[in-house]
Amino acid sequence: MPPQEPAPAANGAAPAPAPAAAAAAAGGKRRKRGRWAAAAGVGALLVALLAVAVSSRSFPAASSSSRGGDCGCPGTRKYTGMVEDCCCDYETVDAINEEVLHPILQELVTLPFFRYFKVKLWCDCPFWPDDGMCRLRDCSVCECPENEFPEPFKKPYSGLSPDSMICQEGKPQATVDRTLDAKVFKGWIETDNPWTYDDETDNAEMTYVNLQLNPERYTGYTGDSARRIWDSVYKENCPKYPSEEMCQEKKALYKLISGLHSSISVHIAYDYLLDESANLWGHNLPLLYDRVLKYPERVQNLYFTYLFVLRAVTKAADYLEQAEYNTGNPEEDLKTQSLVKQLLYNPKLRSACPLPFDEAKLWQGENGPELKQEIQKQFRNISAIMDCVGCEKCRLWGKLQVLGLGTALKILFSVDGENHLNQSLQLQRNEVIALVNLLNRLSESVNFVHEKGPSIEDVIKQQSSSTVKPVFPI
Ligand SMILES: Cc1cc2nc3c(=O)[nH]c(=O)nc-3n(C[C@H](O)[C@H](O)[C@H](O)COP(=O)(O)OP(=O)(O)OC[C@H]3O[C@@H](n4cnc5c(N)ncnc54)[C@H](O)[C@@H]3O)c2cc1C
Repeated sequence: MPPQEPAPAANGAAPAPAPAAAAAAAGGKRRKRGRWAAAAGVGALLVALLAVAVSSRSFPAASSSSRGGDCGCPGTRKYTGMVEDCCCDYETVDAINEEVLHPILQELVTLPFFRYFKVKLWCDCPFWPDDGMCRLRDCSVCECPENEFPEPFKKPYSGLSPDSMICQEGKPQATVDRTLDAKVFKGWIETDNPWTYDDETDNAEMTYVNLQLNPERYTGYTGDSARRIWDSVYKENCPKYPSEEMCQEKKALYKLISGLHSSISVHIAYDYLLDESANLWGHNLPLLYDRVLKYPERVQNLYFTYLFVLRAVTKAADYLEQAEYNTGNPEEDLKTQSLVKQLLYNPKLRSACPLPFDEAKLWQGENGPELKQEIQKQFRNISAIMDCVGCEKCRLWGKLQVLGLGTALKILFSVDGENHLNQSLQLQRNEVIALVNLLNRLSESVNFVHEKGPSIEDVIKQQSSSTVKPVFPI
């Protein structure tokens, strides 16, 4: 079902501040194979200096007293209590994210297994002509040369290694019973995800991208093209704004999309081109406020999405623990395995937030199965719309994160409950890469919102009590 033409947005956020100068037009060249340096060393240093200067000039560091309000009294957090429809509160999410998940994820995504993503970047939009509106070279994706990505990634997984037969010395009775292992260890097979549109089978159009070289950040993709994508995505999940009568399941899908949208906006604000002529990158706090913080619902949906994806990861713990993280770099692969275990079985996480989201509450009504089919179809359409994103780098991250969400939905809703999970769950390598990278992106967003939110709100409060319009120092 193709999405319809977009309607005007009902609650438009303020547009982003215009960059200082016109950019070299590199947008709209979807098939271009450019390789761009992420940021020059000097530029990065300036960005860091500016970021520190900006935050110390007008935004006090997020300390317990600044979070407590003007008088320094504790306990005036804006977001408190249970995250709606989840089983974990804001305070706990912030604490476990900061102490446990964020550090583990940050390291995990730099390792070879998680840094290469297989993607078809130049797919044609099935709904309307490509109208790439990207103005910056940062819109282009830097792809990996053939010899860079891990050798084992080039071959499909083909069962247990020949070594395991040699070691049995031909005696079948000496064979360790691998029934459980064989069931749990699915390897990295080609398997369909009913929640996503892409044909996941390997083919010549797929290319590997080093995600570390292609950070999600400001690209200059904006205007009608970007607006049309978001409007179409929300329209798939009609009506755009959830109402009281909307069933829980549709509300959950809306919140997942809105939470992802918030996270993308947070990343744009986190890594923004402040001065194009000087190639100066840094935080754009007014943008963070205008697009996300000003709308509490968007912050709530970000936390919801984070907990939803976290639940999927922990639910698939047994599977993920035993999966193969082989990239041909023994040292780094061992580290990957160890970090995955730390992520899945962290005692602090398990005791503070044992069930981040309770998926068993969904699809309980008498028309549950039909509803699931309907929502699955809607999500597949959303996944297809990602091929229409007119900026290569945005498309890369859009596709990765929608696949990550589709993988979370598959883990939570495409198997028959907890007990049978290991028997029927099959994930592709790319799905696992997408899932973990999505969780990392959400974790970064939660971290940044938690860190900057209270001080930005303080500035807004102080400035709005005077007659002067709030002024941000960027
Ligand atoms: C898949 C995808 C990936 C993108 N990735 C990047 C990127 O990496 N870098 C980059 O610079 N740009 C990216 N963009 C563009 C970016 O998201 C914005 O569309 C663009 O910056 C213009 O912003 P805007 O202020 O017009 O509002 P938009 O973010 O385009 O929002 C459009 C409308 O949606 C509603 N809305 C906004 N946020 C939410 C929310 N959280 N929940 C519910 N409703 C909401 C509001 O009504 C708003 O007016 C991407 C766009 C898409 C579709």
